[in-house]
Parts: sequence; structure tokens; C-alpha cells
Amino acid sequence: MSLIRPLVAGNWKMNGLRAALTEVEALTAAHPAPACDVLLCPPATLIGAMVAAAAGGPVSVGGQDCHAAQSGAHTGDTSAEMIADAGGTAVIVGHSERRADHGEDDATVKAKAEAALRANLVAVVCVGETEAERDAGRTLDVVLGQLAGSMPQGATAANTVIAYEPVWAIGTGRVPEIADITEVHDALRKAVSDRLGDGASMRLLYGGSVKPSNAAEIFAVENVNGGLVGGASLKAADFGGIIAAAG
Ligand SMILES: O=C(CO)COP(=O)(O)O
Repeated sequence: MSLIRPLVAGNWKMNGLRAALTEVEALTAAHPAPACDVLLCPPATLIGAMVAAAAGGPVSVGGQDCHAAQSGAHTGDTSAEMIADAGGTAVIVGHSERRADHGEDDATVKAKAEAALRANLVAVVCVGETEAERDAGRTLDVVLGQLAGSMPQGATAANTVIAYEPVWAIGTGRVPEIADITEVHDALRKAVSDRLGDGASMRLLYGGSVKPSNAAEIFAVENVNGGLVGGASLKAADFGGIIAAAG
């Protein structure tokens, strides 16, 4: 890991009722001053309550998705402005589960990322190849293509984070070889540096079966600046172990 302050982000996906907020209190008590930024993205129903539970501590709160529009006739959707109004400071866009379950293409993800910036949220833009794409030797093509198509206009190292999440590593316990993570993150670094004036300091997260037991090795990769964590972000003990590894 480089001099960039790492970010360890948790994506609770469709998990968590109010009772789970005790995990945030436990995390804050155990890690009052971590050596990385910490973000938790609960379901939209919990954003406001999590902001309250995390008050005064190091944990920032974000959404898992937003609509591209600010408001309007979009039943069931949440705008970036609503996430900000609830106290959120970031939003994940383009997660592979959104791309797969809701047919979101790069143009949709880009519009959502631009909505995030419009609302002064940090956009966490996800990219990643499927197993078939990796087996076909297309990993870099796919990931760099998604990056080019999903990057918001106006992106800077301060307002945009890229998360590389190989689809086949999500929730499977399978993690790419360190050499493979290195190859993709080096390519992402070159791409953001070529495109943005301050791309050299943009945070590039790895996601997919990050655990306390493998986090230190992954975070030691030069162009990995933290992680996007699913299952292991649900419990303070696990997530705390990953936060400690980012120090
Ligand atoms: O999809 C992920 C985070 O967005 C990764 O999920 P897991 O950490 O459960 O593999």
C-alpha cells in the first residue's frame, strides 16, 4: 500500500435490521482512531439510524445504490440527494449485483456516479470480470472497458473511488492470486492516471472474499488502497480485523 490513506468500506447488501446497529457501536468502541478511513453501506432503511449510531466515531455511512435523478416518479428508488439528506457521505454504484440483477450498463452506472457527485457524495464505482471472462483471457479488457464507461464526469481522487471486484470472488471464499490482483490494480492505476490529473492518488479498492485472514496480504499490494467488504463487514469483530490490517 502506498501513501494514500486507505479506505475500508463495508457493503451490508440486503442484510441488517435495527438490532444490527450494535455492531457499529462495537466497531467504534474497538477502533476509535483507525489508520484508514472506514465506510459502512447498510440498506437504505438503516442509513439514518446508522449515522446516529456512528456519531462521533470514525465510521462514515453510505448507500449501496442511487437513482440518477434527483427526485421524481421512480417508485422504490432512492436519490443521491436523499442519501446525503440522511447523513450519508458516499454511495456504491455499479456493483456487479446491480449490473446483473437490474441490468445496469456502464452508461447507467456513469449517470448514477454523476448523481453522487452532484449530491456531494463520494462515488464508489465498481468494476469486475465474470469467471467466464477471466477464463477467456478478457479480464483487463472488461475491467478497463467498465472503468472507461462508468467513470463520472468531474471525477477526482477526492470524490471518486474505484472498487475492483471479480464477480467470481464475491461471496465464494475464492480470491485471485496476489499477482492477478496486482496486474488489474496496476492497469487501473495507469488508466485513472492517464485520464485524470490526480489519478495517481485515487483510491483503488479490492473486493471479493476479503477476510481478516487475507486482508493484510491483499492490502500490501502497491496499488490496492483498501477494500470493499461484503459478508465480513456484518460483524464488528471481523470488520475490525480487516480495518486493523489496513493500518
Ligand atoms: O460484493 C462484495 C462487496 O461489495 C464482496 O462481498 P464478499 O466480501 O461477501 O465476497
